[in-house]
Amino acid sequence: MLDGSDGYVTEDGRKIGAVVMEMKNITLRFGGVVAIENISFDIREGEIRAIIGPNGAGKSSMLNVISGFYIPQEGEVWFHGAKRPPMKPFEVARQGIARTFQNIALFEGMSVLDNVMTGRLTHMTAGIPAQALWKGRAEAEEVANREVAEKIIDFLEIQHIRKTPVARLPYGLKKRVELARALAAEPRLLLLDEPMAGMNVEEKEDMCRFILDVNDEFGTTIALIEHDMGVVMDLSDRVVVMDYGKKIGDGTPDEVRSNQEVIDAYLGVSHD
Ligand SMILES: Nc1ncnc2c1ncn2[C@@H]1O[C@H](COP(=O)(O)OP(=O)(O)OP(=O)(O)O)[C@@H](O)[C@H]1O
Repeated sequence: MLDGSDGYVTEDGRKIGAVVMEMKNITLRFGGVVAIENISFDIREGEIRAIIGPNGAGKSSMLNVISGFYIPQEGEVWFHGAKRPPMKPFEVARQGIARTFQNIALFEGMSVLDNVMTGRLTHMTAGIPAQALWKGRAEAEEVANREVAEKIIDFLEIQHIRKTPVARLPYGLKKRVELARALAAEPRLLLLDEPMAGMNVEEKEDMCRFILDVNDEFGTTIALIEHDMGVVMDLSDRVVVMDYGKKIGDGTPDEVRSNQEVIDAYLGVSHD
């Protein structure tokens, strides 16, 4: 239940903190197509926040605005109490926002460990000149980055494939490696674009467990797009519902489940 600006307590007793991200009156157009029309919502510290809606509703566009891939024509993005100026994706990443993609975007020829290490790039301060001049510092940084990567690999139970080239992995494991790479950045906000898409029931159950564990163990705030309503209702604390670029619902899973506009636009039809 919402209890003012400091946060709220979930039904299962988890404490959700203050607002960390605020999207204010966001409008995004592609030529004549209005992908997002005047949408506002917030994300609170420690929350699992879902964005749902039919195909083409504007969900991925919204995630792309949060991660800096798209700059909206109108509206403001606030992160940790500061209005964000237009930024490049790598600058957004440096602020502590990491993401996974709808279609897996890994380096297929590289090992799992090396892919996870690329998630540490935003934390690497020693550039090539510094590495040449201060070899010790670069080595110490490399060791520290490796430790974080190995910790994440253990956490997501992919130690047995750490040396395996990604191309050789089944789909469900590739999705888990993508999650590992995003987590290696130690994000304050983790964005997941359809983390269960294309998975079988067992893979979905595993992914759900890992998402909950990440939220619980690391306290990571998570925003996710997902079409599987069972998953959304089980995982999320609050849900934003989009349709044709507009926000048609926002609230707890129970609240959106009983919202007639949401039922008519989305929940009343099958989404598999
Ligand atoms: N780069 C782009 N250029 C032009 N139009 C785009 C672009 N990206 C998205 N759109 C359009 O914006 C609208 C919203 O698309 P978006 O991909 O955000 O929806 P979505 O809810 O994520 O859909 P899905 O569930 O199918 O992934 C659609 O009409 C889409 O065609």
